[in-house]
Amino acid sequence: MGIDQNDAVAEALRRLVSDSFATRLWQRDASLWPEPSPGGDPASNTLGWLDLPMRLSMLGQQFADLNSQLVADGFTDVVVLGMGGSSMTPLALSNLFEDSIANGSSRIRLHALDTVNPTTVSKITENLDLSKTLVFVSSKSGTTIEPLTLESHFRAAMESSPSSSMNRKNFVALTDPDTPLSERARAGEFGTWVATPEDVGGRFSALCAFGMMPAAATGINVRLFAESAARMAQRCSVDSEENPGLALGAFMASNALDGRDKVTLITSSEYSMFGAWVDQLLAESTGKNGKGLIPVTGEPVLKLDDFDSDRQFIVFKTGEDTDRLSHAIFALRSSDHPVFVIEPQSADKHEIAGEFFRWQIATAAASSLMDIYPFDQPDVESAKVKSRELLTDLRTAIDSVDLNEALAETTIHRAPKYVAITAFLPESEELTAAFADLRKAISQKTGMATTFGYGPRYLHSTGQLYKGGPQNAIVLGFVSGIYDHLAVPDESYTFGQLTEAQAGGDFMVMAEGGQKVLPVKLGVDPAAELSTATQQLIE
Ligand SMILES: O=P(O)(O)OC[C@H]1O[C@H](O)[C@H](O)[C@@H](O)[C@@H]1O
Repeated sequence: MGIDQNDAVAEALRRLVSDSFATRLWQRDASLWPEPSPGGDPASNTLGWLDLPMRLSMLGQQFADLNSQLVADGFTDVVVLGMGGSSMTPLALSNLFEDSIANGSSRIRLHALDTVNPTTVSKITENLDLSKTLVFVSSKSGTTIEPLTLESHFRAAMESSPSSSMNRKNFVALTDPDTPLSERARAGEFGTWVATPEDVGGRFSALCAFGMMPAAATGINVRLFAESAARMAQRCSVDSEENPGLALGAFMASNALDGRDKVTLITSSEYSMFGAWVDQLLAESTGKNGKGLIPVTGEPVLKLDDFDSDRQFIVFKTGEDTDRLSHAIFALRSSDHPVFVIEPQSADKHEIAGEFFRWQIATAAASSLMDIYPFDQPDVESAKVKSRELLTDLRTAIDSVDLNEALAETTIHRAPKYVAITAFLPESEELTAAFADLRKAISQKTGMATTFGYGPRYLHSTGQLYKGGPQNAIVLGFVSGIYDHLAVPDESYTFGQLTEAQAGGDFMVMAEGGQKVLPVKLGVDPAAELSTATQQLIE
């Protein structure tokens, strides 16, 4: 591990150690943070995640035969319907273990569906043999609109599929013991229900059933996760400057307090969705009351000149392109940017479990140093309320601006402002690449950092930060002018209308809160439109 021992970082780390942060954290000492926002869960109800590494080997045993049973029962695919904390870990793992899943060693593919975009929903449904698909309905609260509407969709699709009669055993519920979803599970609507721990919040739930059961279903070795997580928990439990969670937390907080609040994570490509996982953890935990760490992940490769002095860098040095990462570390350090290097103990991908835990400890520690309560998300609800209102009046259209105008307006700004790109569009490699080019062009022209997230995924992640954190973002909010007409069963609206209402609701709330929001409507070929505009920006 390497850390730029500038004075402030060293001092912050010493403070955590001398204040016995680690001991007090394990003793569940709520005085480490300020009080939650009104209605937020108190710390005493939210620290159950500290026990998860030690419980993981038991969970591994519980799920040890799951994959072979599913294979024997003829299943070929697992789909997780969930948002934020309930889907981020399966999403990161499906990306990271893609090769072993694709080469057939597990014989079950893993898909995390965290969108209501009608094009994506239709596409994934068409590509699956539903009779051979196990559907996880994953929701801690059991009330989140996306997994519930998607569940209705999959139940209806199974009923109408000629090859399959609807089967309860195809549906698994992951939810807390006392939720509307668990009630339906008790009433027999699901083949399996696993009760999730009530004292573990969504973004801290990677190592419980939300993350681990879909992983086990797809053949990923949870026993190896348990070993990695237990090792990291051990190292993170001591009041010492060697504690890897405290070191990372001190680095992030002291740099942010020094004006470097853009936490830029550089990883090799197979860890790109781990970046999205970090987005949720940092943004929802710290982005509130006008403060926050701003995670910049999945950023295209930039030149040193394109980084302003609002940046701090964390390089996750493992995976396929460690040479590129070593080069980046050297170059960034040579130009006096603060760099923290994380090097997992081995290159084995199962080390990711320990990394989940390191980042959770680091987030708890950084929040304490920044005087932020990390276990609530007070501003997520406001956008949900507004989108429900919009769903009752479907005539309200989003006022959009022309793409070139929006970019012209964006590029007059400079750091420490940043550009938050949100896209309520069907996720694809081509589109993600087009947005990456746009991000690069913006940073090259202005020196501003950019963030990027598909909607509604970001609503359950960076959305909290955009609404509750520093009000210095320029939000480019992309929507489609043409959403497919895919009905939500038993509702008066379609998935397209739901998507539009979620976008419109969030844009309104962000603008009311003080962010500069520029909604842009794209047509049939969004990637091509973006490429043309990016080209014009460069010229
Ligand atoms: O698991 P659920 O209750 O469905 O919640 C899913 C997500 O919803 C909200 O947006 C919260 O801000 C997230 O922290 C949470 O992970």
